[in-house]
Amino acid sequence: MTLLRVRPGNLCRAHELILKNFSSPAISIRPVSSSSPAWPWKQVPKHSMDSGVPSASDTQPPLDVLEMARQAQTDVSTGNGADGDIDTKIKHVLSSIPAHSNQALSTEVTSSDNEVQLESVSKSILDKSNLDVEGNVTDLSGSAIKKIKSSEDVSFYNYVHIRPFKYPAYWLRDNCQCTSCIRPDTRQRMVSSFSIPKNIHAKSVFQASPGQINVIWSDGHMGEYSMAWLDSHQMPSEVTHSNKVLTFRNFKHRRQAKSHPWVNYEEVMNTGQGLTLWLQKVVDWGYCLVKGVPVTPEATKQLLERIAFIRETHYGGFWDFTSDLTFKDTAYTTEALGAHTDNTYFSDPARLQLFHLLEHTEGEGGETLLVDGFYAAQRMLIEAPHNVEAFTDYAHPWHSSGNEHISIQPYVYFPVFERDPTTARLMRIRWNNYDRAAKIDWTPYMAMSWYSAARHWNAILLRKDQTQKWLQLEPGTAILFDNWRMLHGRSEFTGKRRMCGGYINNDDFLSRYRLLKNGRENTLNQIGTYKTRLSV
Ligand SMILES: C[N+](C)(C)CCCC[C@H](N)C(=O)O
Ligand SMILES: O=C(O)CCC(=O)C(=O)O
Repeated sequence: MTLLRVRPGNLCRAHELILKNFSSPAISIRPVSSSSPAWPWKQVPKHSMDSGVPSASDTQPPLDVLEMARQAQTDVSTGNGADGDIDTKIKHVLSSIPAHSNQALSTEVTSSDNEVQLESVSKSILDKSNLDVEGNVTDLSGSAIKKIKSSEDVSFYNYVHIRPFKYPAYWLRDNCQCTSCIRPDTRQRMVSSFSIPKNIHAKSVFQASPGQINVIWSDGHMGEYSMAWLDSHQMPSEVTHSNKVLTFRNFKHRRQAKSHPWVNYEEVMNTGQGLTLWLQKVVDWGYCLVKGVPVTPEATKQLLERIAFIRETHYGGFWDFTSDLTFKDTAYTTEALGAHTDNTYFSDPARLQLFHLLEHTEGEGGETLLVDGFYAAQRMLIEAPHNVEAFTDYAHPWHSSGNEHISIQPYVYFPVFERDPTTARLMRIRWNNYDRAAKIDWTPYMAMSWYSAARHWNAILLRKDQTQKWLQLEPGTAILFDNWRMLHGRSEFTGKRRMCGGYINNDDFLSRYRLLKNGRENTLNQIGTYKTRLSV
């Protein structure tokens, strides 16, 4: 019997999945009395329905999506909605679970051997042979899941042992690092990956020189691998997925800091060490001031371009702005702005943002607010972990539609907290209540959970003595901050205020940072490994 389980953290996503595919007009999942669960499968205790605050017991054990689908079918076939097309819906629900997403699928197959690849499980689930003539999903017993008999799987269980590690032969051959397999100039793979014999194996492995291992392959190729590359590419013994609600990388935070991390403009502009120190402080603290910046947009633009090219957006590239509504966004007014991250309406929000106040005359105010989102998220986790779950699991629409010919929206809904599926590590905070659009694909219960979490989050952001840092920017001092971690805002102001700055993309920032920090050789040896992927 194949069980499809959804990790506890994906509970709400499973709901959304079912809802999205079952909430057609023909099928209405109507609110039922709180004595019985709003969801056929979710035993929601009465009190949490009333109080709106999900209780700890709401973090149910892993749910069986297939069982949920079947129960939903039962629910509907008892007259709560249309029947007949429910089977199509079940097939559609299952087809919307990505075949490759291990975190959503873990299979328990009864076939004696375990040489069944995940993709074959989902294929066989959707394979016609598993649907009877009416399209009903038949019992997915082990026999229905075809065992891959081709020689294809041999090399993925045929390892090359290079003490103390082992590597699948086919994978190691496909990733040969010799100069005919990886072009030295472009660093691109030149291996004809799909002409490698399926039963490739190592005929001999030897140390060709200090720090280099060679492999004589059964296809006659002499493979070359540095020990550093082999070391950083050792594979985990299993692909595990954290069941924690949220984890954090190392980061530094000082509550209500009067002093702020800073670097000197000349050192940043003239030395690699100065530039590295600047970026390192942004990684550690979430932001860093630069003192001694010439008070011109030109010098500020050059400072930003020390990192990478500036990200173009509908606001332009390098901006020099004031409160004249040049663009239809409240940033171009004198109004106060609550703590937010920028670009929530982009699928890929800019990672870094720089501000440099060029002048502020005939008026006052316009102080800059900073809130460390990682610290705030940690507070939320300590105080109400179920609120963190609502922020990781309920994805939202966002938009920027002020300018006449613009209505920018991400290609998919994104949650406020985005975490790495393997480690549950918080990777990105997306919070701008001004630009959050109206979400429709949730139940009253889900919405109540999320708004309860949002109220909590807002309260944390407003804690002056715990999370807020206010600083008055001055001409000559620029601030660079991590827009995926730090929220920013400003107090209202009067008078003439001119600010300049720009955005840097995440990938361009991390490319620069890892090369400055680790050097090119180490960086090339660690491409795609956890050492680089999750370092910041
Ligand atoms: C370009 N500049 C930074 C001046 C203003 C951009 C407006 C930012 C927008 N409110 C957002 O949250 O993304
Ligand atoms: O004007 C400021 O100080 C900040 C403006 C702002 O928050 C933004 O542009 O997102």
